[in-house]
Amino acid sequence: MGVILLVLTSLLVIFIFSFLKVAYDTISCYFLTPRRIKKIMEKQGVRGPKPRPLTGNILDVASFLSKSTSKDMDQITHDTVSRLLPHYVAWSKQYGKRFIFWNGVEPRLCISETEMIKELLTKYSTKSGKSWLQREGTKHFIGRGLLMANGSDWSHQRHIAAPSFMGERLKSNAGLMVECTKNMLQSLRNAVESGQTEVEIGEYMSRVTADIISRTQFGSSYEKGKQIFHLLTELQSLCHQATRHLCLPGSRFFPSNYNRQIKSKKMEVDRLLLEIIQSRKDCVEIGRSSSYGDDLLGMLLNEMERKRSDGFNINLQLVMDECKTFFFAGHETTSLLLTWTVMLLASNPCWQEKVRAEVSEVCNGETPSIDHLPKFNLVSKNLPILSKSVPFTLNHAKQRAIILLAVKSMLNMVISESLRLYPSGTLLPRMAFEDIKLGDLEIPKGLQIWIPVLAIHHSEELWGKDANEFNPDRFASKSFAPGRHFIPFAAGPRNCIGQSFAMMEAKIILAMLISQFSFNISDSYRHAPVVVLTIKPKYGVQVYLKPLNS
Ligand code: HEM
Repeated sequence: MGVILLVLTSLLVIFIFSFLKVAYDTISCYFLTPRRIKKIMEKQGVRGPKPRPLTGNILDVASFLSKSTSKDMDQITHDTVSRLLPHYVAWSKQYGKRFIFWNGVEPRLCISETEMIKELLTKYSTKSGKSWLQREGTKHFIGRGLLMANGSDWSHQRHIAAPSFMGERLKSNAGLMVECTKNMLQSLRNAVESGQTEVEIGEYMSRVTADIISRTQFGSSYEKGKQIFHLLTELQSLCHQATRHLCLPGSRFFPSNYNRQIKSKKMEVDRLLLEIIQSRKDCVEIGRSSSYGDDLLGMLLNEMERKRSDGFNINLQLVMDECKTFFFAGHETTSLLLTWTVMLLASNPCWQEKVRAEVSEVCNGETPSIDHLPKFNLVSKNLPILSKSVPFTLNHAKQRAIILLAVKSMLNMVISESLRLYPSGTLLPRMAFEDIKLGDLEIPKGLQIWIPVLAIHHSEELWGKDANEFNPDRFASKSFAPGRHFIPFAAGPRNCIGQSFAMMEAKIILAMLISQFSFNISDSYRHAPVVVLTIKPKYGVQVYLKPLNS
């Protein structure tokens, strides 16, 4: 009897202790820390809109956005900041370049001074990262994959994945990229031959980029991965909506309709990924192949079998999370870059012609192939083509000048301008994990910092009066500062790991498309960019297509 009483008393003490700890953590997370941060920032003169209890300024942001995106844009213009970041426009006017607003109980400091941004992304790359709210909001979508990893886990995961996107491994993907693009062009040709003159190009771009990432990194095809992409898109949208409820304490445990749908779709994606992983393992087990391969999936599986001395081990869940991360990050962003670029070229026929002429010059009128690829980095109108086969006879300074000018090929310039006007993400979020000093500001631990990429890319102060116009020439004539005011791939150690992969892919697809088809924007195209995590054309991009050799 005495023993039972002792056990019960101990359990009660443990329960009360745990309850008090959870209560304290909740109060600290939802009230004490945010209030402390608010005071520290107010002392430094940083202010912002008044937050409401628990929801902060979420409802204000939602109301701004629902008004600004309620209609399509009148014409194809690119001044999208007031449409996609209306709250930024209103609050930066009222409170200045730095202001603070509240995503639920999470304070967010918005900064647009480019020196500060550079400092944050480079100097403080290890002292900042992804916040609890971001990680919780995407937990069932991409889990703890590289995009959402922090600290030493991030650096291990980055180290494992990086070789797949560098040097010879990267170049070895070009053949498959050309192959997949040929299939996409054939489907376009079939569509035209069957009498269809207008296509929604986004669908084709989505499919070809999905095919490329599946084949190059997972040894699967789009057909096999189709369901995964479909489910990931649905999960992305559900998680985006569910994040809004996360500001309510304990909301993630409510058996809401959202949570139920998210869980069932996540289980389905995991099941499909397990099939791909298992089939790769089976190949080794039955002796059909001697290793897991050197693509991303192969490297992850090799890593899973290794027992590391530093205690970082990849388990099956992390392999699946990385697969989801790369399926998602490696597909949608590039697909959107291509879709927006086609929209820009279809509504600017003069630039379309210039790029077509350059492609034809570089490829000598042949269909673009892997061999032509390096030349798109190294040519510009009226400049000699620089390749390894052309011996340098100029002095070092002239060589450098020519190379600097030459990297700005028409195709590169158009892609850069497209990334400037329509970067995949409107903002880059970072959370300070320690107290840091950013410029003249003391940033307390726990403050989320918000870089409004879209607004920086459209700033007249940084880009000039024509900041909202499509003018690829700006990348030839003006010195722009990557890492400061041109940050479509972020910057610093935590920049986009797939940047070179994406640029190579975009150049191959655009060069091949433009050499085989001419395209004009369709009368049915409605210009209505919207943000669903990334900037998307709400109704797709419809173009009239004409094969060039018929
Ligand atoms: C036009 C295409 C692309 C754009 C504009 C883009 C943009 C970005 C940006 C802005 C980030 C930083 C996000 C943040 O820290 O919040 C990022 C990170 C990342 N991107 Fe990309 N991306 C593109 C293509 C790709 C491709 C093709 C892949 C993979 C094949 C990829 C994989 C990733 C991954 C895994 C990260 C996380 C890196 C880390 O945290 O260390 N991206 N990307």
